[in-house]
Amino acid sequence: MAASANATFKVYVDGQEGTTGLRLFEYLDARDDIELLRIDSDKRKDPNERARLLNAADVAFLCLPDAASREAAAMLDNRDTCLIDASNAFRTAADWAYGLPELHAAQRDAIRASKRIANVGCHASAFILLVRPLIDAGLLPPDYPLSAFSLTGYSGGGKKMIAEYEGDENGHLLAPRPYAMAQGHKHLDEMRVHGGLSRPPVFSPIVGTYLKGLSVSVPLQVADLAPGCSAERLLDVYRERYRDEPFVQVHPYADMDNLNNGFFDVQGSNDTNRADLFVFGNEERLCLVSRLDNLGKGAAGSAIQNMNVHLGLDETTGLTA
Ligand SMILES: NC(=O)C1=CN([C@@H]2O[C@H](COP(=O)(O)OP(=O)(O)OC[C@H]3O[C@@H](n4cnc5c(N)ncnc54)[C@H](OP(=O)(O)O)[C@@H]3O)[C@@H](O)[C@H]2O)C=CC1
Ligand SMILES: CC(=O)N[C@@H](CCC(=O)OP(=O)(O)O)C(=O)O
Repeated sequence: MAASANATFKVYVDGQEGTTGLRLFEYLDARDDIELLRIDSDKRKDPNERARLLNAADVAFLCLPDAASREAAAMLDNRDTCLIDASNAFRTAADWAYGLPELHAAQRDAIRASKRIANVGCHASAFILLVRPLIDAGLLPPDYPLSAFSLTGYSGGGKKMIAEYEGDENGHLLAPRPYAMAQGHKHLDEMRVHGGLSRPPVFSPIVGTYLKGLSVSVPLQVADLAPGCSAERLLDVYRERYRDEPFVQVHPYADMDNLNNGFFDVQGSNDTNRADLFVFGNEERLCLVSRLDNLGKGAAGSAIQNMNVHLGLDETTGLTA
């Protein structure tokens, strides 16, 4: 769909009172090319009212748990409505476009052409931005035994986890908490499929005592990489791959400006739609790091970017790089 001048688009957010839905509303409310279709708060789970608004929209965002997203997708009869789903339900489904415009050269065309766009998972998108270019460049084999850990703010867990952390009067949650240790995290499939891997990484997410901000770290042994690989070689691949990307910033080797006395600032991309990529390490061992705002590029920001791409608008409209 190409936008004509002064066009306005009808947009509905199913799940408007959740964490991602509220953030999306802030983005949308500030725009004059969007007409927001609102559901009465007491009807927000009424299937008839949701179906009416879903079918009245040019673009409908689903900011719901997986099961409710599947339910919403099944309510749609209007072939012109574009669904952008923030949940995990359709991210590896063949008939949905994966909502990461930076995935590869053809991804924007896929997002433009499809009426079903699966928005990224926050951990997964940070991981894929680091790994996929190296696989495509032949520097990492698809069966490389990758591992990754991710540090995330508690807003990643939605309303329930926010309430848990913000109501923690006894300080029981002050320490960072590793989770999904049984290797069943819901983003593993998405990481494997869109990362271009033949097997998923060993993945260790950790939730911290702060609202938002996420960084994924991927350790690599230089001796196990293709001959001639170094931090600079990997950075060259990233610079080439993301050269024209408005929302990916590749930092110089061991970027000291982002280290405070040696400590990395996991909140340094907050309130932007930017992913920041870094390579740290030495001649023997490297650590690739990708940082984003889990509610920005990891959720609501990328959902807006996908809408802009789908509608043929300037991709950066309403977003901060
Ligand atoms: N938080 C994050 O950083 C990210 C979240 N996501 C994904 O986005 C989706 C939304 O997450 P998040 O905003 O964090 O979750 P929240 O729990 O904060 O919000 C979910 C919202 O969905 C509503 N809801 C639940 N069931 C239904 C239903 N049957 N019909 C209508 N509304 C319903 C809830 O209603 P009620 O108000 O009554 O609770 C709530 O407002 C999830 O799939 C999540 O995995 C993706 C990337 C990052
Ligand atoms: C802290 C926390 O629990 N975070 C969520 C990530 C939320 C997200 O990006 O992913 P989905 O869209 O797939 O929910 C988790 O790890 O499950």
